[in-house]
Amino acid sequence: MDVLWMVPLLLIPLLMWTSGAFVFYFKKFFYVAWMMCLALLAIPLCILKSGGRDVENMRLIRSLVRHVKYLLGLRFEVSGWEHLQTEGPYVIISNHQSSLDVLGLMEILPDRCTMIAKKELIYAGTVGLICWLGGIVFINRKKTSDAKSVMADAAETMLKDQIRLWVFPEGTRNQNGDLLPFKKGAFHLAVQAQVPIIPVVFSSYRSFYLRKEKQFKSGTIRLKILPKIETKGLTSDDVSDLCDKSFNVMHSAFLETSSSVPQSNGPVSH
Ligand SMILES: CCCCCCCC/C=C\CCCCCCCC(=O)SCCNC(=O)CCNC(=O)[C@H](O)C(C)(C)COP(=O)(O)OP(=O)(O)OC[C@H]1O[C@@H](n2cnc3c(N)ncnc32)[C@H](O)[C@@H]1OP(=O)(O)O
Ligand SMILES: CCCCCCCCCCCCCCCC(=O)OC[C@@H](O)COP(=O)(O)O
Repeated sequence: MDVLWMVPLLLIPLLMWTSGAFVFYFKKFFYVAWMMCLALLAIPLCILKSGGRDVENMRLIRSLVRHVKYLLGLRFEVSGWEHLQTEGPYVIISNHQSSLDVLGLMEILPDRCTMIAKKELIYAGTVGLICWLGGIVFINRKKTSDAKSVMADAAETMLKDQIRLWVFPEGTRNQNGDLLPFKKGAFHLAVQAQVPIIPVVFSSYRSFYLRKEKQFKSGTIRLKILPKIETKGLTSDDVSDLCDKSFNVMHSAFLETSSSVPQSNGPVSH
């Protein structure tokens, strides 16, 4: 019997496993597939509970997503909880590194809080439907005028229905080890609704997750909730300053939290 041909066949997965690429693809695939299954479970529950699109569905979604971090070997260290103890509507802004941000978001998501997202997300199968049921506001990033009017409507809805909104002011995912310049939408939104902004910073994922290098190890993410920034009395003329001010506090918090993230898997190779 010639079984020698099996040696390379076994060697390939073994090499992939040890190189980390196998783990990377496995964890990514598992994450997407598991979220799709959870969403499938959540759809009927949301419909039974609230009959359709409703921000209250986020409570259920939040509780269903909480365990996913353990499955991927991720830990969150949250600081600044007291800054979320603000009554009424506000705008949360945070940096955006990867779809894994959803896990951190669900870790601290306050009640009656939903998100602003690109409209393409609605086509993400069961996850898209759960985003719609959770009251996510979809914008077309390619048509600024449309996005602006959707966000102006959102400012009114926030006040009328006492809703909080989470916006990623970088406007796209970014893993370059720094923050991208902020788009203005989140700040117009907060000024139009005259509600405070609460900045939240996720520490860099680079110590455990590298997309290009195909590396996805266990790791710890620091989530820092920063003091609120008031917008009472501000007008659209103040938006640029508000944007710069928010960027500066988040930028220094990002550099600070990212420089000291504890490693769980030995030394990191750069
Ligand atoms: C149990 C189930 C389990 C299943 C799993 C469940 C998981 C699901 C649950 C939950 C997941 C949720 C995850 C969501 C994640 C999604 C993330 C994303 O999709 S990130 C991409 C989209 N987000 C953004 O893009 C927002 C930020 N962008 C903006 O706010 C932009 O400003 C935007 C789009 C409105 C316009 O973008 P511009 O590229 O044109 O750039 P600009 O410079 O900001 O604006 C141009 C001019 O318009 C003015 N402007 C902007 N907004 C305005 C406004 N609202 N009113 C008036 N003027 C405005 C500005 O001041 C600027 O003018 P001057 O240069 O200053 O003169
Ligand atoms: C049939 C279609 C299959 C699609 C499977 C999607 C399942 C994903 C599960 C994870 C759910 C998390 C959703 C997070 C959304 C997200 O983080 O989107 C990225 C965009 O903000 C930025 O995109 P871009 O600016 O285009 O890089």
